[in-house]
Amino acid sequence: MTSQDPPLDEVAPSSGSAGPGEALGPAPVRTLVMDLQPGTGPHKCRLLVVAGPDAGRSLVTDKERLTVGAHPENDLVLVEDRTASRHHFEIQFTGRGPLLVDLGSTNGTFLDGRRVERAYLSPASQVRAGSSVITFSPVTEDAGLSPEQDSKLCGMVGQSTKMRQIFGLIQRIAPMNVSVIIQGETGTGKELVARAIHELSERSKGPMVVLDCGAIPPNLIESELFGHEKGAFTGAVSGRPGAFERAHGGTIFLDELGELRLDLQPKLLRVLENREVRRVGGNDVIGVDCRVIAATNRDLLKEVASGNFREDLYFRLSVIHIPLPPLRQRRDDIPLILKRALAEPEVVERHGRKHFSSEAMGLLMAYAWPGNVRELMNVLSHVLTFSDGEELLPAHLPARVRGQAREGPLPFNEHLAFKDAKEQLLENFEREYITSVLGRCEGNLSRAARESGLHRKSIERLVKKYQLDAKGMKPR
Ligand SMILES: Nc1ncnc2c1ncn2[C@@H]1O[C@H](COP(=O)(O)OP(=O)(O)OP(=O)(O)O)[C@@H](O)[C@H]1O
Repeated sequence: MTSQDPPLDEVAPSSGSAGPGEALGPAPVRTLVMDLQPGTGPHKCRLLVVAGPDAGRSLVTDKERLTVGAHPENDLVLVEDRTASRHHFEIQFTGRGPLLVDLGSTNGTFLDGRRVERAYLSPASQVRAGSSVITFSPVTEDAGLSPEQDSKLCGMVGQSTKMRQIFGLIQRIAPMNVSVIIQGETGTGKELVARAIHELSERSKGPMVVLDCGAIPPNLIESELFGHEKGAFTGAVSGRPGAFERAHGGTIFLDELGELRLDLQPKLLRVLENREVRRVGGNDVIGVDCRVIAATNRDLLKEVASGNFREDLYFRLSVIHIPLPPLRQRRDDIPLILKRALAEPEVVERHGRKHFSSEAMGLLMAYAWPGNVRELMNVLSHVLTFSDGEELLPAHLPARVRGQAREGPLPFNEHLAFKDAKEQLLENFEREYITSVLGRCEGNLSRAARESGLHRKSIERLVKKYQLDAKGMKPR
C-alpha cells in the first residue's frame, strides 16, 4: 500500500445478522471452520450485540480468548440483559478456528438457533445468550490479508495493493455462500466483483440475475423482484417469474440497493428470512434458493442512521462488506487496465497496436476519474476513435482529462444586460454540464444524479428544460 493510501479498513467480513446459511436456500451446515491463518497468533474479531437490551454494544479485540456475560470482568459485558449468566460463553481462537464454548450458563448458548456447548463459529454466526443476540465477525486487517499475487481476477484488472487484497478476499469468500454488500462509487467495478464471486462459487453453473433497483420504475419493482400473476395489475397479460425465482440455484445481484423504496424493504427482508416469494397477485408460496449480493454507492450505515434504510435488512445482507476504492485512490491500476484493454484481440484487430506516450499517461494518472473505471474505458474508446498513429498523445485525450476544460474566457454576451447575460451563461453551462454528465453515464439518469451530486428530479427537470434526448446519449 502506498503511503497516501487511506487504510482499507473494512475489507473484512463485517458484522451481520446472518440467518441460517445466509444465502437463500436450504440451510448449509454451520460447522464451517474459518480460515483465520490457524496457529498464527492473535486474531482480531468483532462482536456486535444486534438484539436485546444491550443492542448496539460492540467489541473489537484480538485476544485469543474472550468472554461474554453479565459480570463486569467479561470482555463483552451484557450490562442490561438480566437473563444472561454472569459468565455466559467464551470464544477461543484454536488452530482449527474460533471455538464457541458455553460456560455452564443457566439458559444456554445458542448458535444460529441451536443450543450448543462447543461449536466452531463462521464469519456470519449469530450467538444468543439470554435475550441478547450477538454477531461474530472476523476483522482482517491490511497486514493480515495477504494481497494476491495475481493482477487480474475474472475480468478484473488491478495491481494496486488494494485491488489485490480485494481479489484475495473474493477468492476467500466466494465459496462461503454468505450475503455480500459491495460498496463503491459508480463505475468502480461492483458488478464485476459480484460476477467474480458468482463465478468462483459453487453456484457458478446456476444463473446470475442482475436487478438494478435504481433503474426500475417504482411501481414495477415489486413485480420485478417477486414476479406477478396474470391480471395482477393493468398490463400484466401473463404471469412472470421475478428476479428471485429466476435466480433459483444461482445468485441474485441487487444493484443500487440503496435506492430500494423503504416500504419494499420489509418485503425483501421477509424473502431473505423465509427463502420464499409470493408473486404479486398470487397466493402460492414459491421456495427460492439463491445467494444474495447487493451493491450500493451509498454509505448504507449512514442511510440506516438517517432512517432511509432498514437496519435489520442491512445486517441481514451485510455479512461480508467489500468496499471498492475509487480509481483515484488506486492510480497505479490505471496503466495496467489500459495496457490490458489495448492488448484485447478485438482492439488490436480494429485499431492496431497502440500505446500511450508518457505525457498522455501522466495526464491520465493525474485526472480525478469521477466516473472511475467506466470513465477510463470511455476515455479509451474516445482516444482510439480520434487517433491514427501507434502512439496515443495528450492531444487525443478529452479536454477535461487534459485539464483544459476550465481554460479560456467565459463565453458571455457582453451586449446583453448583466442579468440576461448571466442567465444565458448559466443556461449554457447547465446544458453543457448535463449533456456531458449524461453522455458519460450513457443516459442513465440515476447514475448521472449520483455523479453530479444533483437530485434525480433536478436532472429530469434539466433534461426536459433543454429537451435533451437522455436515452440516446453517448460518451463524448
Ligand atoms: N478492475 C477492473 N478491471 C477492468 N475493467 C474494470 C474494472 N473495474 C471496472 N471495470 C469496467 O468498468 C466498467 C464499469 O464496471 P461495473 O459496471 O462493474 O461498475 P459498477 O461499480 O457496477 O458501476 P455502477 O455503480 O454504475 O453500476 C465496466 O466496463 C467494467 O468492465
